[in-house]
Order: sequence, then structure tokens, then C-alpha cells
Amino acid sequence: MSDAQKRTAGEAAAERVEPGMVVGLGTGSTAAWFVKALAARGLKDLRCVPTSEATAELARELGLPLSTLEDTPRIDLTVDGADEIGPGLALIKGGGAALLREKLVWEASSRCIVIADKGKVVETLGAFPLPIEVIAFGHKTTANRIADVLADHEIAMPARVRTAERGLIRTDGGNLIYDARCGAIHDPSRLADDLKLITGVVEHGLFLDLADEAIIGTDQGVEVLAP
Ligand SMILES: O=C(CO)[C@H](O)[C@H](O)COP(=O)(O)O
Repeated sequence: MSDAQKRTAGEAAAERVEPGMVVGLGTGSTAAWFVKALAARGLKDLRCVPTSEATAELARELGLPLSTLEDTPRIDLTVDGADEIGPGLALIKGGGAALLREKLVWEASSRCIVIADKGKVVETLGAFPLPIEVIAFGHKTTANRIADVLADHEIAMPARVRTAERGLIRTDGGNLIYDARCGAIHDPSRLADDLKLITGVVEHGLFLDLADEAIIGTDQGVEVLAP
């Protein structure tokens, strides 16, 4: 993980924004570099839709004009980080627990750019634990059903609820996150569909067919990847 590479990617993505755009602001350390670089450009008439309370706070501090998905349901361009970038720009996201709002904003966007350091690019998704957002009510029952789906995908390890020192992590929406140590996800599309069918699962961190472009920061500059 290289913060310099994250910064390179974030700054390059900020150059893609034009005055007057509605911009989706991602969450995480790479997205934060984008937000800072965007604010530094001082573009006129932007409206920015943050994907988390943390990003909203950063954007507010930097003086970026904020909006909501309710007030601006169509977004021109979203720029966000990822935990893994696989073939076809299939992604794992949600390491920062913002996957639900992120996916809502991505899906409302005409164009999505994923930004990352070089270490995030993988041949097969799944080394990074797959985040699954779950309603707190009955979450242990939901976890059993998630385990059944994972077993059907030859993933033996049950997903684990995400905790911090103060107890269970809550998302901005008040839900819980389960992390599934998949190892390798051989059929991301089928796994995505199967997880979505579980009552109690709100969303999962597989972002498939959503990224239009990846800007990867390297020590030499940026690499641009297409799906
Ligand atoms: O999906 C995310 C948050 O939910 C982040 O984009 C992802 O975790 C990458 O974070 P970072 O840029 O800090 O490595």
C-alpha cells in the first residue's frame, strides 16, 4: 500500500472533473486524495454527493459544495477507491464500511472512475475479505444463510462480523458488516446474485460492471485501465 500512489491516482482523477458537474465523492484514503485535489482546483458550480459521513465532513472542511442523492439523483462522474480491482474492472469495495451508499451513488452516475494504488490490482478477486452489509435484526441468522451461500461457492470460512474496540462496527445506515474470507472468488457474478437473495443482506462489496475506467497510481505516474 503506497500513499504516494494513492495520491497520484486521486490527483489525476481530479483533472477529469469539469465545471458545473455533479460529482460523486468516494470514501477512503485514496478518495480523500481526490477530494483534496478537487477542492484545490476551485472549479465553479460543482455539486458534490458524498458517499459517507466521513467524506461529507472532509468535503465540507475543504469548502466543496455538497448535495445529496435526493436533491441530485443524477450524477455526472463518481470517483472512488477500491479494495481490489480484478479482471474487467470487477471490484471489491467496502473496506471502509461505506459500500451501500457508495453503490447507490455509483449506480446513479453516468461515469465511474475507480482510483487505487498498484497493489490493489489482482488476477482473481477474493484475497481481500468481501464486506457484506447486514441488517442488525437477526444478524446471526443471516450470517448462517451467508455461510450456506459461501459453502455453495466452495468457500469454507464463515463470514465474521466486523468489530472495533468499542464493539460491533455500525455503518452510516446503522447496519452491520460481515467480512467473508473468500480466498478466491471464481464466479463473482453468481456470488453477487446469491448474496443479494438473502433476506437481511442489504448489500455486498462486489461492484461488477460499474467501473468505466481505473486510474492506478504507480511510482512512475498513472496507468489507465479499461474494463
Ligand atoms: O470501499 C471503500 C470504502 O467503503 C474504499 O474505497 C476502499 O476500502 C479503499 O480504501 P482505501 O482507499 O483507504 O484503500
